[in-house]
Amino acid sequence: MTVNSIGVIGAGQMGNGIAHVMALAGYDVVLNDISEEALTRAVEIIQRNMDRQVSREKISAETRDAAMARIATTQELPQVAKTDLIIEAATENEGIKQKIFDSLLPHLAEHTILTSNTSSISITRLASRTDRPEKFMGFHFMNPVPVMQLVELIRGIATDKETYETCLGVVEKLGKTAASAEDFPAFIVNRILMPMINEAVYTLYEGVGNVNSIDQSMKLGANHPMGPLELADFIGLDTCLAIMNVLHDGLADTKYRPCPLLTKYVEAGWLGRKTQRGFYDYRGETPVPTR
Ligand SMILES: CC(=O)CC(=O)SCCNC(=O)CCNC(=O)[C@H](O)C(C)(C)COP(=O)(O)OP(=O)(O)OC[C@H]1O[C@@H](n2cnc3c(N)ncnc32)[C@H](O)[C@@H]1OP(=O)(O)O
Ligand SMILES: NC(=O)C1=CN([C@@H]2O[C@H](COP(=O)(O)OP(=O)(O)OC[C@H]3O[C@@H](n4cnc5c(N)ncnc54)[C@H](OP(=O)(O)O)[C@@H]3O)[C@@H](O)[C@H]2O)C=CC1
Repeated sequence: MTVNSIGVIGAGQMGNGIAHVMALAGYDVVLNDISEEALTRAVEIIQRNMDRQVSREKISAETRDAAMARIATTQELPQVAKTDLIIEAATENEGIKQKIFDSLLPHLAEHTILTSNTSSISITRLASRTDRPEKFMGFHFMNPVPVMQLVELIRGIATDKETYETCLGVVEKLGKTAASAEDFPAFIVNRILMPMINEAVYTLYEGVGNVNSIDQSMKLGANHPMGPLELADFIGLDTCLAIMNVLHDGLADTKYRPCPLLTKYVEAGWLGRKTQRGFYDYRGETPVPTR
């Protein structure tokens, strides 16, 4: 199937990155969010990130302008429904995602492929509640989307070959690399990454190290580009906790229990960079550890 237009639902950090790379690859993009403010902010961020790409001579000013012109925004879900491929990138909460798919269904074009950028939730379960489980799959980008090379492609039990091949073709057009993952909780990247982040929070909780020493240890001692607590703040602590809960519930193994300190940060609304406070406080000029 030929894909010309992409619908992106949720204009947070992932949604704006997905819209960015899709528009640069030549797709017409319809970006949706419930919040007008989120849409305005997303377009500003995309513009800023493309401006930086122009200033570093990664793309030309003409390419940027053409890509920006291909991005439309809307708060109306039915306007997304006629695109060829929809990528749902709203908050990591099954109830929210479920409601979005329920609202989309009556308006969908027959040929439209539905996908979710979920970090962890069962693709088979999300698909089973739609009218097209064979045209449904996981399309999982990594953060920051314009920079990270990988996209995990996850087939639900019913996903057909054409849907998979169409999504693979889109990944290739983006110049990214696809990894195929089976549909089990948190797939590949987060099955491995998130327990490490959770363990870093336990290390902090138990006083084995403080925020600085834990992050420095993993940056300088294991050559990770970001320390695990810095990375958790970057991903969003609400998202990290949601993924740990999916692993814990889905695999029924206590080794995945979320650290109580992670829960406490989320309960405080300290979600990381997006709320300006998490394991670091970002409100000043340089990030300051909160423990
Ligand atoms: C939770 C999930 O479901 C799955 C996930 O996504 S897990 C998270 C996966 N992501 C990671 O692990 C990221 C780990 N961190 C890194 O790789 C790096 O720190 C980083 C790429 C984010 C930044 O790299 P850096 O060298 O420290 O910074 P910097 O030199 O400023 O940036 C490198 C490039 O990325 C670009 N960049 C950085 N952050 C960006 C952002 N948020 N959006 C767009 N571009 C960005 C910069 O413009 C720069 O581009 P050029 O090469 O053209 O100059
Ligand atoms: N953060 C990461 O590193 C990664 C995240 N993901 C996944 O991507 C998805 C989005 O994550 P991320 O971008 O970080 O989250 P954010 O919190 O940055 O953004 C989520 C956006 O979705 C919006 N939203 C909530 N409900 C709806 C709805 N009903 N309709 C439309 N938009 C809605 C939110 O609006 P409001 O703020 O008003 O609630 C917000 O703007 C999640 O499934 C996450 O697991 C995947 C890979 C990496």
